[in-house]
Amino acid sequence: MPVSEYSKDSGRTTDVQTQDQTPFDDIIKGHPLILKGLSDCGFTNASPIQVAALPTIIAGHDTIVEAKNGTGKTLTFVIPTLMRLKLEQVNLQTIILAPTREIAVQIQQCFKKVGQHLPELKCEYFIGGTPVDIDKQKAKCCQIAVGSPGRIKHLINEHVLKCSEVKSFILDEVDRLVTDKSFTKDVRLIDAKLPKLKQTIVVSASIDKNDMSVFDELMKEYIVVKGAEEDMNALQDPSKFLLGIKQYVACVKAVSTNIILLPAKNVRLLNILQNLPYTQCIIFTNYMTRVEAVCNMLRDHNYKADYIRGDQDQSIRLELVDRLTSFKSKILVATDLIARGIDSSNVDLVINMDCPNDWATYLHRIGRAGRFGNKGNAFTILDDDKELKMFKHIINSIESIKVKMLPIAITKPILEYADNELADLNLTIEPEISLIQETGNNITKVNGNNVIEENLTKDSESDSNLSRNDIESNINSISEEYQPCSEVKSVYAYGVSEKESLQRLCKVVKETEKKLIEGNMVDKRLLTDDRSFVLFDPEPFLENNDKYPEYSPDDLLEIITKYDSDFDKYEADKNRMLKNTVLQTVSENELSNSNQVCEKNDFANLSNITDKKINNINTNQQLQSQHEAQIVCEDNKQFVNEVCPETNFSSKSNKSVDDTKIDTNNSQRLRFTDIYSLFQIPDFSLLKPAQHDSEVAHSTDVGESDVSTSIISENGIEDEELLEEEWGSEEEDDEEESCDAEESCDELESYDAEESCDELESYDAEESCDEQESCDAEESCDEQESCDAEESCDEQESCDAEESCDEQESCDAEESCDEQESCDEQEYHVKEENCNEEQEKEYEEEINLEAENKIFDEDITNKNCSYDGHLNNRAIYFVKHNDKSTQKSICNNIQEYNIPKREEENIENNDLQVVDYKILNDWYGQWKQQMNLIQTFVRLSK
Ligand SMILES: Nc1ncnc2c1ncn2[C@@H]1O[C@H](COP(=O)(O)OP(=O)(O)OP(=O)(O)O)[C@@H](O)[C@H]1O
Repeated sequence: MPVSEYSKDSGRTTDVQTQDQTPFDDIIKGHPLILKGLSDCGFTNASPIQVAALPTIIAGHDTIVEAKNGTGKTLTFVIPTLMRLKLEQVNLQTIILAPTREIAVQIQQCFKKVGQHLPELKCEYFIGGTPVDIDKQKAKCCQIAVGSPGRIKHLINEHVLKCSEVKSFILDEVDRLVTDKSFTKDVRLIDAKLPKLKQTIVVSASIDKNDMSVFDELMKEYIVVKGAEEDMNALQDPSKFLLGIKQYVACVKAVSTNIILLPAKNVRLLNILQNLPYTQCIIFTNYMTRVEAVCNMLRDHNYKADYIRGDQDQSIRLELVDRLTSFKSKILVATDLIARGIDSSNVDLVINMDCPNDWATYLHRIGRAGRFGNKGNAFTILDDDKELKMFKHIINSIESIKVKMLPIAITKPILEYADNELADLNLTIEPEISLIQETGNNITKVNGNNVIEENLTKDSESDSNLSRNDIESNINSISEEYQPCSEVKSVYAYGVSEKESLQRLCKVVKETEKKLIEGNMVDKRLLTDDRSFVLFDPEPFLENNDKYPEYSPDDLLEIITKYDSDFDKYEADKNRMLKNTVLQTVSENELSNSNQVCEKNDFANLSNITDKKINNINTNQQLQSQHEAQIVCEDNKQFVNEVCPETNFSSKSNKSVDDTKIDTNNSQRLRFTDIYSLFQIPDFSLLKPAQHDSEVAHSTDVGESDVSTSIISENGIEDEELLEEEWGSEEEDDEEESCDAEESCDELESYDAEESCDELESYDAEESCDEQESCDAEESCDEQESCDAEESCDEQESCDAEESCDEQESCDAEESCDEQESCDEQEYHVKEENCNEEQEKEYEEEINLEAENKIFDEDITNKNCSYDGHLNNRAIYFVKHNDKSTQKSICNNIQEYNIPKREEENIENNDLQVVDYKILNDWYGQWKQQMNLIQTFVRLSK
């Protein structure tokens, strides 16, 4: 049994030292076995918070325990729980909730250690990402259950964990549990199932005054026990920051995209690591996708580094935490997954690669160093503009602290800098931020998300039934972190990677929508039409504006918001697209023609089936160009019918299906069409499917490539209850990553991502199923009707089914056929029969462009790159960056087509991108899951 690293050391800060030493024997009477356990663990003297909290808790009071990170809060509830345990009874007596699985496991380990001399002790953890069956076995004989809210709730609902004898209910990291919406409902639900007569203990290092009302719900009368008395300031309010942690900010020059920012931050990171002695280091980033990139970068520089994030297998996650706590890994790159609770006594350096999303996250992150009075250093690497402002804003909202600025050039070991050699960070908040905070106009600054660059106010006129003033006043009334507003019309994410951007988008949209719905703020059309995302790369336009004067940011925004500003056209395009979703089963000479019309439900299963089918098709044929790319499906009819099982596809076609040839490009097209039909993205209708070969299309390096990504989508929402239930079920399984996307992800990564999709990524199908089942049990009949058990077990299926319904409602099969007949073979898009002159003109332009693009395509197809279409005459192009000469010639081509040419050096920086539609499709699949839920709610609400 490892002895506490801290047991014999007196050189610790007063955060953990009492004036007179207080041995545990003085506090704990009549429990020799527990005392023996404590002593074996090296716990002899109680820390200040233990001295303060233990008597109160042992006396049975409901208690709020608030003390700095790493000061020993865990023992404040572990010891009393063990003391009051009726060991002779095997029933459940205590439930402990924690917001992450890793914390839950750590708490359980603490119980095991301290209670090592209590042979009858049965303490188990119950967390998502592990088989429920095993949990059910464990639950049969369990006195203390520690777990994440989702799994605990599930087991209670299943009557596996029986609550009638529970005497104490403990919430660790309570602020997270009661403020993160993915937990609150579960926490309340669990609380409601527990006996009224019980002791409730809530614990955290970051309790916000605003959360106190929630505690009133959980506890009738309670005692608040706070931090170390030595550290009280005049207001008797203990500082939240550890005395042993020196805080620094290291700035890099602000640029408009993360693509450029990240390398600069990496340099800064290396610089810090080279100039500072440290034992163990945790590097935090807001972005789930970035942890691996940073880790690899460090490994490239011969640092021994691991990375941990929410989408890893749970066993791997636990193993990684174990490697950290057992000092096997020197550097761990992480998301906020381990920002809280994780205790590794040797961590003395924390580096934030981005501005944390809120003060609590910052506090907890840097609290991973300086455990139990240790000394440590915390660095936050920020751009010198937005991130720096955000950081100031964050820490100012806690208290006045001293943060030092690291010089741009570090000329000697950091610790050799005298205090006066380093400037203090000027913590004055510039008015801009508070202004934005007040108006809620800019979601970026509100949530500190630097991926989502900004929202657009200029096209905020909406076609909503609500006036803009109404909306604004509604919005201003929301005083929460995410401030949804009608101005959040367009969010474009770029830099980092497609996946990350998308995750972030998902989070922000999800959060925004939730707020909108919860606050009953908007009519549906705001949600449906006011939000747009565009797939494109804005970097050259934004970054090198002087070089590309023809693309001003305004110009760019106009591109993005075109459909927002012209609602009628948007509607028309949307309808046209929905009705005429094109499945191009092209033959060699008909690449650009829209040959067949398929209803939206035809595409419902495309993603999965097409992929499977394509794999079955001759995968050995690595075809080099679209002309060579014909793979004749042996039984095309069967294939098509398999692809579109819901409709008799062949009967809708004006040509014989037997004549249809399926090629790899077509496969791409199927996916592509699938994507835009799923997301109803008008602008995708202007994007011509990629004409690249399969190798390019399935390039695997895209995951790490930096690319700008946005999407146009539309939705409508209602039915708050069901919505929350569904989302809750997605989130519960990986609650911690909701910070990623993700909370930043946000949204989206720091909801974790971030969150956002982080939860989806780590989303456990089994858990989801269980969750849904329990949802069914809990929810009303209406909801149950809508949540068919079978559907809910397979979310994808559920989505497909829902879509099919939607489609059937909105699309008439006969109409589709008519439209198909009216198609001109030369047309790029299937046009509606009754298109007016203006549309025709536009349409001709498209055809012309198409002709140009075709030549262009042919050019680039042979050069191993892809041109993905045009948007308002602007190119969408993604080019594989494996061959410099190819890139050069592509750039020349790009110039010929009046598309801004990129600088050669930028190409080397992976500036040109590959979009892998398969990967995109997967991400969009996740997006789709959420969107479909929303659509279902809308349908239900009608
Ligand atoms: N009385 C004690 N004597 C020696 N070591 C202790 C004592 N109490 C706690 N510790 C050690 O201090 C470290 C931090 O404790 P703990 O994890 O409970 O802190 P915490 O306040 O819950 O931190 P966080 O807020 O970050 O979760 C642990 O390694 C624990 O073993």
